Amino acid sequence: MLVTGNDILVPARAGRYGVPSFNTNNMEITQAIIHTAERLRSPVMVQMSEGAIKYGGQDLANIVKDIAGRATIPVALHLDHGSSYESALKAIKMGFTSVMIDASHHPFEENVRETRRVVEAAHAMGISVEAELGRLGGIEEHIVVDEKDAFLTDPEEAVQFIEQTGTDYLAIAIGTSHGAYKGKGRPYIDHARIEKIAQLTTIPLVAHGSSGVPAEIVGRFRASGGEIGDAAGIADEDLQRATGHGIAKVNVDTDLRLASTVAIREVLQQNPKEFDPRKVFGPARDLMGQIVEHKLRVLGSVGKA
Ligand SMILES: O=C(COP(=O)(O)O)NO
Ligand code: NA
Ligand SMILES: [Zn+2]
Repeated sequence: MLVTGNDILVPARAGRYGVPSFNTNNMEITQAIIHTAERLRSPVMVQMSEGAIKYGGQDLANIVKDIAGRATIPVALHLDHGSSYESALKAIKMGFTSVMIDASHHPFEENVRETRRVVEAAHAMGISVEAELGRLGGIEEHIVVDEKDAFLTDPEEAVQFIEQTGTDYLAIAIGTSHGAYKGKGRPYIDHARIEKIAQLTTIPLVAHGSSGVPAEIVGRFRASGGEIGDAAGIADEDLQRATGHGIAKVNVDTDLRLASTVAIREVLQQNPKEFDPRKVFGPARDLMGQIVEHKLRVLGSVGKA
């Protein structure tokens, strides 16, 4: 059933498990996410970026809402990285049940103002809100302290921000970053910072940039003709530790992008005569389902629905 982000994330924080929020751009990705979560009796969030809305529009949103609505597990449709008040309201009009307003690149006061505007409007319509404080960016362990503090989330500021905005959940900068190249080798996750923020707050916390970029998938990507540098993602143990301390929503996009592309490359390379799209997109759906299953197990949401 289609529910709000709070319906999924408040129990997750209380239960000290994480729920993945996967980006979608088409039917097969959406099916891999929701059907796998249903099979494992796990809540799940499906998110669309503004780019996905540009690419698939109401057609794609309706596919997500229809599959979610018929599923026997709780599913939220979330706007990922909403860049403005208008964008957030447009998503709500499209039927999204959770929206992010990402004003983290603005100074604190402006981030508060932007976020509060969205919170007031979204709450009036029963929709949950995600905001962000601190700026995502990989950190290397050699970074000197003040530089690190420059963009990782300050625990005291997080308390103020939550009080002044009323946001339902908060994305915090803790060392993760978007994409396949999260920093040289395994990203350094500032667990002390997560634990401090978790002690001072009660709302669900969000980790962006949480693809694991599994070496096996990267190897298959190269072997099937793909070109990729020394990609690396967040370690499963880091995710598991973080979900024990307030992290309830875990954003994953790159892992599904890599898996779908690997499957498609392998099919086309191994079957040059193939031109039935079902024989190309079907295996992509299957491999993405394996990635979804792994993440659900790592985050501990299996059986929670
Ligand atoms: O944070 C993400 C996705 O991060 P990844 O690139 O690590 O999948 N989306 O908002
Ligand atoms: Na988001
Ligand atoms: Zn993100």
